[in-house]
Formats: sequence, structure tokens, C-alpha cells
Amino acid sequence: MSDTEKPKVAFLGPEASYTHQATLDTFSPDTHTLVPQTTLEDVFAAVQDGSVHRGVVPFENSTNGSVVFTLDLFADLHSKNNDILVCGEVYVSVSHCLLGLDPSSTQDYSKITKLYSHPQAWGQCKTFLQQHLKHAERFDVSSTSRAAQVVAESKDPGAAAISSKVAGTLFKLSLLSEGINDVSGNQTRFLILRRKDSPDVSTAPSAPSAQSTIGQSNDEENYKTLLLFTLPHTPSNPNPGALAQCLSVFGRHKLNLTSINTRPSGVANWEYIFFIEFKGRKDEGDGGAVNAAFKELDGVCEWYRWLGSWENRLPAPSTQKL
Ligand SMILES: O=C(O)C(=O)C[C@]1(C(=O)O)C=C[C@@H](O)C=C1
Repeated sequence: MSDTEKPKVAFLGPEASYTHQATLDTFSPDTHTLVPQTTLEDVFAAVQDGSVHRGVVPFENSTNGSVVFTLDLFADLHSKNNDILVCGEVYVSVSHCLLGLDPSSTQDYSKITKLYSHPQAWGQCKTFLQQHLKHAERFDVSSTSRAAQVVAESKDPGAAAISSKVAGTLFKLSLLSEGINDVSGNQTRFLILRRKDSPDVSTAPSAPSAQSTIGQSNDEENYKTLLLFTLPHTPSNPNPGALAQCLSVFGRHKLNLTSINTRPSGVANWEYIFFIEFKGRKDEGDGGAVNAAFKELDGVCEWYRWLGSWENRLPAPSTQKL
């Protein structure tokens, strides 16, 4: 297959980001052209405008929680990403390193005065940063690999990045410390995005489920669904119980909620967009518990949007112990 024929996959770059790792775990470069993007907005935009076949974005970290930048792109307050759906997920182990230009900083962190990383990474390395690098000024950049690139380009021996070991090799930085994350089993979950008119092989009923949860064969266990909704109330026109009513719909249809997130509505202060994730998937036709729940939800929420259903890739619980 020539490079021009290969389907393109956009990811948060530059190369050697954890998002790149998640992309490589899912899409072979032999059959796909992997296209690094500068920001998460760029990944969403490339999927939305159809210039790529798929996009990969971080969604949730096991230590530091939800990636709010991604949630906000799904919340889509300016209606830029109307056609985007989630069609898969990937879990990647995240072991952060401290990378710099001056190998002698391995023994003496006091020489490091500037630290670069993605904001998510600070929250995953709190103990190490508090213990050794309280004095250093922190600079947010668009990804952990961008942090390594910035330090390499700065030629400043006082600059260091929190990034992956692979990024250290790519940008020729010294490994000042390894495994600096607070929790040794630190993982990030990434979502795979498609345009709604791009065929979804992963949720087709006949699709092979290589990593399906062992011993469970029903859709409720093997698939996940993400949706967002808003409530029919405002601070000036309260509607007590509205959120409880919306959530109870899922219980009535025996759909197991796995996460709930909120983000500001962007319409008024102290109003929210709710994100719900649950086990199960939306059927193509009209049937199924998920479709029935959506119909009922429509009657109690202000509005809702289905953001996709995909195969559950969470490894079996025994391998999840920290
Ligand atoms: O992919 C990267 O390297 C990123 O910088 C993004 C991101 C994230 O937003 O969660 C990805 C994984 C790590 O948890 C830290 C940062």
C-alpha cells in the first residue's frame, strides 16, 4: 500500500507522546499514516473535517482523573465537532521520567529551575515534585513529548521535562530520573474518534473481539457507551430531582454506569454538562436497552447527545491491582 493510499490517523504529537504510544498500539504504521497534531483541538478538527480516518486522544488517567481538555472538546460549546463519535479505547501504562540536558542534575535537582510538561502530568507526579522540585517554575505545554522537544531546543541546562523514556531517546536528553509518578500502576485511557459517516468496524455485531472480557459474552459487559446531557433547570428555575430522574433511567434499564463527569455548560454560571459512561451499546436499529434508555432520557433531560459505543478494552480486574 502506498503512503497516499493508507488511511490517516491523527494523534496528539509530536512523536513519543503517550498518545503516540496509544496510536501505535492500535494502528500499524504499515497500514496507516500516523499524523502528529499540535493540540487536541487539531485532532478533533482533523476527524471532523474528514482529513483523517481516525483520531486518538487521552481521556482519563488512573491517578489524576479526567482529561478536562478532551471533555470540553466533546462538550463542543461552539458546535465545531458535531459529527465526532468514539469508536474505541486503549489503555497505556504511563511511567514518567525527568529528562534534561545536564546529566549531572541526576544527583542535584537544585540546578533545575524550569520544568515543562503537559498539565495532566503534574498531577501524576505530585510526591516527586513536592520532594525534589518545589523550587522549579512550571510551564504547561501541549503534550509530554512537546515538553521534551522544548527542553532539547532550549539548550538550557536548567530546563527539564516530565515525559516518556522514548521521548528522552528521540530528543537526545539525559534520563535524570525514572518512574517518578506517584502510583506505579499509572495508566491513561485513550479514546479513538471517527466521523459518524465513517464505518465503524469495532462495534459491528460480527466484529471479532480479541480482548473481550473473558467469560462475559453479553453486550452489556463487552461494550461501553458515552453520552452527554443537560438538565431542564437553571438557578432561577430550579427543578429538584432532575439529575436523579435522568440517572435513574439507566438503573431501570439495567445499564451499569461506570463514570460521571461534569463540565461548565458555557451558557450560565453554575450550570453543567453531564457526561455519563455505562456498559452496553447502542443498537443500529430501534431495539435494545440502550435505545430504550435514550428514549426515556429524552423525556426527562433538556437535551442529550450520544457520543459513541465501543468495545470495552479494560483488562481483567486481576491485572488492575496497583
Ligand atoms: O500524550 C501525551 O504525552 C500527553 O501529553 C497527554 C497526556 C494526557 O493528557 O493525559 C497523556 C498521558 C499522560 O497521562 C499525560 C499526558
